[in-house]
Amino acid sequence: MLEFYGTPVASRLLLGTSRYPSPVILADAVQASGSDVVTVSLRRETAGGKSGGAFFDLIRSLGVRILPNTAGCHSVSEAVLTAKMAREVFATDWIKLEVIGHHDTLQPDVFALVEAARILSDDGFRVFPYTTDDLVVAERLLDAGCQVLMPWCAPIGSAAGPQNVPALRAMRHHFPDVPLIVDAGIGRPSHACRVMELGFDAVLLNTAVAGAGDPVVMASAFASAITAGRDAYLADPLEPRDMAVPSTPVIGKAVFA
Ligand SMILES: CC(=O)[C@@H](O)[C@H](O)COP(=O)(O)O
Repeated sequence: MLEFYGTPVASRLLLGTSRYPSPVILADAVQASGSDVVTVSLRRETAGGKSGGAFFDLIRSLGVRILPNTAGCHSVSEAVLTAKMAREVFATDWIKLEVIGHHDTLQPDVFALVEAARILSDDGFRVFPYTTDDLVVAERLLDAGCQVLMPWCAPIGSAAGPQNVPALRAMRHHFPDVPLIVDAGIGRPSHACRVMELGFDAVLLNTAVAGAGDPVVMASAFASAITAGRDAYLADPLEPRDMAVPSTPVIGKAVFA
């Protein structure tokens, strides 16, 4: 079974909780997704305009594990402070660490990310860093104490799907024993299936479900796609070939009168 920092998780879909049309739809989507981990921002307004205490109570009532995040933080000090507040509010040492470095693309500031990851790991946090698909940054994050990595596949909220499959493949290849969660940029269930077929351990997504016309049905569609992708990976899929290969071998020759 998949484990994050020694904690087993049943579902390979981690769901964000922002921007749902209403709290009820959020709760129904979480249930339909089968997720047992949801991520929550301490700093953003969320479902149906609810924020702060009322929203956090709703999240606690879902009966799933909470992975607080530092979305909206742009510096080491802001991210570290937000993580410490999240630890108090949600009584967990898990933190999805986001340190945004670029205003337009929301690309992580990987230098600040590594620094914040080290500070938080040293302080006992279990850090889930939102990062790029860069192998050197990944190494630095592991050195800083991270035991899980969360590479993007496209910018947050873009719904663009995997933009650099060779880089994602390389990441899986070079870190075979590290739980790898694709986080951000997934738009369709087929995108999630694709990264799971590459061998990623899980997917975290928000916008594609919250922004769908029917978030509850979409949550369920993502759950199915992620299971299909995982099963396909375990079934050792064929690599694409340049040449045709008959799928029905012909033995001898048919003789027609
Ligand atoms: C909710 C959250 O943590 C996002 O910052 C996350 O990265 C998901 O990205 P998408 O909204 O693109 O799925």
